[in-house]
Amino acid sequence: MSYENSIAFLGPAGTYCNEAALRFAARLGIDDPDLVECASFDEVFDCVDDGTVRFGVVGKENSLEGPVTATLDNFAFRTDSVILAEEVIDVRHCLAMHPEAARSDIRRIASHPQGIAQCRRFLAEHFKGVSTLSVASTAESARMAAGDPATAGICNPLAARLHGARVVAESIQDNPENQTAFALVGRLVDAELLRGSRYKTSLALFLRADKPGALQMILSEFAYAGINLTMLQSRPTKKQLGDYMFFVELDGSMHDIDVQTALDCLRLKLREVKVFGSYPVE
Ligand SMILES: O=C(O)C(=O)C[C@]1(C(=O)O)C=C[C@@H](O)C=C1
Repeated sequence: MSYENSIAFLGPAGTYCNEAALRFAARLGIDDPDLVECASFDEVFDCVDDGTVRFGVVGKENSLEGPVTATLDNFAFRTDSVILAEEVIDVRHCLAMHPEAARSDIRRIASHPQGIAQCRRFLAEHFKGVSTLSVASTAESARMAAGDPATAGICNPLAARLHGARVVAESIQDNPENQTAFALVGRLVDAELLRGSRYKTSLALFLRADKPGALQMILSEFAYAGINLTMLQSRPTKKQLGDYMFFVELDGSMHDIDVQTALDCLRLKLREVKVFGSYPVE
């Protein structure tokens, strides 16, 4: 395996993450990427952090379900790797079954938790009372369906084909426009590798103390600087009950003067401002 061209992704083959990894490889000019399959987004981060691979791909945000919390928590609490780029993938789930099974054979429906959540209406309408099973990825559910007539999977039609399952319903997600944004993760030395005309910046803000107006103060700094926020999410700091921090995504780069001004002001007032990266948006 060549470190230079290595990209870790959530496996097995046929995940949406796999599709995103191939798109990032094309943007990086890597014709023949060394793709490394991981069992979770945590494992993707570990591979980048310990130098097993140069790049990793993780889910960042879904249009129906919002931010991918496992990814945000890694950026806030575990990794010092950064976001190098973002890629948005159209997510069109199918229902996949064992090639010889009938619909009446299905006893459980497996998928990544996001896949199950994105098809709630379809499941309520067609599989009321059938249990769901969370597995590591959508492609993993295709692999299970191919090997077990009692299990159906929710996955990319490509995954069904790759793993030998039969597609019995297409585009079953609750919203036809379902999309997931993936992040290319890497080390700071590669931060300038991909460039674009439009940038986004992702960061975590940790308060010194929980007090009235803390969130308003944060929002005011961005408003004074004329910065548009594209995502705001509060998450537990994991220290004690009721202790929260904020994730923010904004239009612009940390090298823009207005973003720098807002972040400098926030650094004076907050315990920590952790920037996960400024990256081009395609
Ligand atoms: O399981 C996959 O195929 C993934 O790439 C993961 C993931 C996610 O993390 O949200 C990606 C896209 C879909 O939203 C469902 C699952």
